[in-house]
Amino acid sequence: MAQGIREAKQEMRALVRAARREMPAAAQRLARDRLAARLAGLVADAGAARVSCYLPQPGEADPTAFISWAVEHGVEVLLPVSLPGHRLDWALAGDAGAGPAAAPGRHGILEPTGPRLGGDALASVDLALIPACAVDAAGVRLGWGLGYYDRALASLAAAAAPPPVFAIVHDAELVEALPREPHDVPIDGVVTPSRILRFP
Ligand SMILES: Nc1nc2c(c(=O)[nH]1)N(C=O)[C@@H](CNc1ccc(C(=O)N[C@@H](CCC(=O)O)C(=O)O)cc1)CN2
Ligand SMILES: Nc1ncnc2c1ncn2[C@@H]1O[C@H](COP(=O)(O)OP(=O)(O)OP(=O)(O)O)[C@@H](O)[C@H]1O
Repeated sequence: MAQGIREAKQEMRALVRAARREMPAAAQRLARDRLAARLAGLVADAGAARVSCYLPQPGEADPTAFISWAVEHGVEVLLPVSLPGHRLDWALAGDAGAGPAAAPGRHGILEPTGPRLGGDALASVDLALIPACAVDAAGVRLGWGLGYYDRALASLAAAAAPPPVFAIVHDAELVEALPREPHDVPIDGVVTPSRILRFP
């Protein structure tokens, strides 16, 4: 049973990986700009002064236009740093002092170079915006299988007042149903270039 779920997850990851590779650059840019508008609206509605987000891998839903908007408008943005043991640390966007604001980290993904805030910093945001491979209509999130965000969300759920968690994905990555294991933490909503969906 558990083996069947693992295989189903791997199949979905392969489908999304392939679709991301096929996505034309112009469509990526359009999605990035539409995401920025949606995310800015969500942050304004939530009155969030501090959020988490991420620097994208190629093909992934691209929140960089949103991050620029947020930093310009005084919204603090925490970005993930991958640690050994598939744990996350956090640092502020645009807080690298005199050096470059970001440099490639553990998985070749750009990471912020400013002071590290510690793994618990995620609990200090007003709204957690996180990457995903896919999300389903019931709020199940699929990642890339290393458990970085499963772990981070599990410890977030134990915080005194955990913030709402929204994943950011391309429209085609919001699917009807995903395989789920007990450790998969349900999320509160999803943001795509064309919509914001809140789960009950
Ligand atoms: N932009 C971004 N940063 C992130 C994550 C993420 O999903 N996206 N993470 C989330 O955990 C953590 C890093 N974990 C990662 C785990 C697996 C792969 C990886 O190689 N993924 C795919 C390729 C993705 C693609 O083609 O779009 C793979 O398995 O081949 C990357 C990062 C922290 N930072
Ligand atoms: N709370 C947790 N503590 C420790 N290990 C965990 C926890 N949650 C998940 N894991 C482990 O992380 C691995 C990846 O799980 P899964 O395949 O569900 O990842 P995922 O949904 O792709 O999520 P992520 O985005 O976090 O990588 C599994 O081996 C799982 O046992």
